[in-house]
Amino acid sequence: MKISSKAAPVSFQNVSKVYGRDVLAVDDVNLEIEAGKLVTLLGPSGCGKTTTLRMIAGLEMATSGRILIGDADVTNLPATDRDVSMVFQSYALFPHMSVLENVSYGLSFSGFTKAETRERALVGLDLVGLKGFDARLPSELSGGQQQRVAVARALVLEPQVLLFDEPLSNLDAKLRRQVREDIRAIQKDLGLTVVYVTHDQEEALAVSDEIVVMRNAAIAQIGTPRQLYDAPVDRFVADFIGEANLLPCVIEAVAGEQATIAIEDYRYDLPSRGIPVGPATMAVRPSRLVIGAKDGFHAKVAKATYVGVRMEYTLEAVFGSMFAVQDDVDTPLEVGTEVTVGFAEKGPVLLPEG
Ligand SMILES: Nc1ncnc2c1ncn2[C@@H]1O[C@H](COP(=O)(O)OP(=O)(O)OP(=O)(O)O)[C@@H](O)[C@H]1O
Repeated sequence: MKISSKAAPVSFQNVSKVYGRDVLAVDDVNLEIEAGKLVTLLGPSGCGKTTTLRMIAGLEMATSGRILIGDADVTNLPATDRDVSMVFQSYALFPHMSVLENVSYGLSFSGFTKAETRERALVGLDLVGLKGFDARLPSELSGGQQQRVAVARALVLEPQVLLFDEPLSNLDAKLRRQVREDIRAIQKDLGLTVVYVTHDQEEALAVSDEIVVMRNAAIAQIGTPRQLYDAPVDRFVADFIGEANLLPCVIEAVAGEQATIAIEDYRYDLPSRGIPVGPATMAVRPSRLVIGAKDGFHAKVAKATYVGVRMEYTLEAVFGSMFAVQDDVDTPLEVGTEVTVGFAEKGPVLLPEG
């Protein structure tokens, strides 16, 4: 027996959700989630991530718009009639049932015989690395193991879509990395469609095929982790995904899609993104500032911190301060050193005003 996948795509068409009279939790969202992909919904507290996830599950009903799973319009289907499973941050295991009984629970309502249910549940436990734990009670497991049981319980139902609501929040940092890697490995292996809610940008970057960044009930940007990191559309996304320095600059010239910016005597060409000649703002990642470049602008080391794997610097330039990192930990720069700072390839990106 093998757990297989009936992975289906999910489509949101102009979906809105209003709670009560006037809390607009999700505002006219359009979203296509491909079958077999892991897509995270990422954003600050209250931006509408959980509501979006719960509308896929049927735990909340859309106020307007359409939701499709595969070819089926599920907009008005109750949760029990949707082929979707959800893993919650609290695990939600039954404390008085064994691990095997917990994983079997949903199966016993799905028309499987007793023997099939047992076999399937054992395969599920094996998949999440809990072979041999079937007779234990949840209280006899660590937090990470309990969350694996919750994952197994959802997996064995072979849902069209598997939903995760901040599944790692109750785990400590080390376990979080381990469990997120396990979830990603299983998702890839079985080709599952997974929608995953988190407010942790590093977690989102690590596990996702695509990230949907949400702000104020709407989508701020959708893209692969790399697209979001390298080319955020605005300040909000630049700031929310990874660290970014926002630097003032002047666009001297625009030729076609390319702009030339000037900082002091330093000139740098980059995509113009439709932004006209004049004062502008760029976002640049700490690792893409090159300290000691041949060409660049002037800055002074204001702070130098050794954090083991790298050096972290605060640099002061005439237009303000920047945060930079360097892999060279053996010959650190002294505070007060005058340096020339340039941009690495794929360094800064221009941001629209506002
Ligand atoms: N049952 C509810 N009744 C009324 N308002 C609600 C309800 N659930 C959520 N909201 C509101 O809808 C908005 C979106 O909430 P949602 O839980 O979807 O956000 P979130 O991004 O998941 O936030 P968090 O990360 O804090 O869980 C918030 O303003 C929230 O207060």
